[in-house]
Amino acid sequence: MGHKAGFVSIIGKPNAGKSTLMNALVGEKMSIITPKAQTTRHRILGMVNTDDYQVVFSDTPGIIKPHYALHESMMHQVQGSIVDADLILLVTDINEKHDETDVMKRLEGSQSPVIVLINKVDLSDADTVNAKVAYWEETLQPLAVFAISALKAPNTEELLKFVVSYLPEHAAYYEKDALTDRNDRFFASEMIREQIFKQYKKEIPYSTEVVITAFKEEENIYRISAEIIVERDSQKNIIIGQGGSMLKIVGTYARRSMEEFYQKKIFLEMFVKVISDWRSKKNYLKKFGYDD
Ligand SMILES: Nc1nc2c(ncn2[C@@H]2O[C@H](COP(=O)(O)OP(=O)(O)OP(=O)(O)O)[C@@H](O)[C@H]2O)c(=O)[nH]1
Repeated sequence: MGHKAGFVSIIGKPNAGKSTLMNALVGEKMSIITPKAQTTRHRILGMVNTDDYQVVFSDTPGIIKPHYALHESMMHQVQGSIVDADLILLVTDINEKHDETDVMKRLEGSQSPVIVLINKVDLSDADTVNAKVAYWEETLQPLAVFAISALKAPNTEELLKFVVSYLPEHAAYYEKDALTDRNDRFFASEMIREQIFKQYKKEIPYSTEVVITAFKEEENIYRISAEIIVERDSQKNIIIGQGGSMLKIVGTYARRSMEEFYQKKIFLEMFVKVISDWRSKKNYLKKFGYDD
């Protein structure tokens, strides 16, 4: 048997557990995870390499109806990832109450085989799981339906084996020691964004973008400067907090994540900038990397 390689797209509604699964599969924290929906904005690749195969997983933004140009770009990334996929992992929350028509619509016209992963079974019971398995087998006629807990017991070995068995024989697409297609700057901005999602309520996380303006690698320390972009002055005040208290919290936690991720000391400075309605402006979206 020759070397196998292929692209596997992880898709599903916001908050279903796509990023949690991707990180479990890759064994590294590639994607930020927060309890809020729509955390993932970019398609992120994460690779699993052995001598015999290379699986290129693609974590995608949760499928929603677009309200902003930003959402449109996010949904283009999902669509691109579905088209490119050798295999699709559809992640669905066992306790999903809303319907999944938006997800099903995205799959229309796709030729790629689908595996359904019913996630968060740790929050459910056997009867519900069995009923959901039956529902998905009938609705999509997928290759398989797995009931998993990406958080508690991802059982990645069994899933990985199954995934690899459906991949074509192909040479590796990326270097065999690569873990992701993203660079250090990208992860730095994601670690700040993760804290913004965790520390602020309501619209703030969704109105915020993070841009790394400097990333200097010195022998013992990385010096990172970032701009936190918001849409209005009132949001700028909330981000900063009384006497800078909130920004300090964000900076402290983000710095700790970075120190663990890069295994370096980190100096982090952040500035808050207002760009009104950036989420609806194509030129800014392009500048922030949402042009695919
Ligand atoms: N109990 C439980 N919680 C889970 C499980 N998997 C994920 N979660 C939680 O669900 C929330 C969302 O997880 P994510 O992995 O960020 O979900 P996502 O699908 O990537 O979300 P978006 O970025 O919004 O598309 C987080 O709080 C996770 O800890 C699971 O198996 N069990």
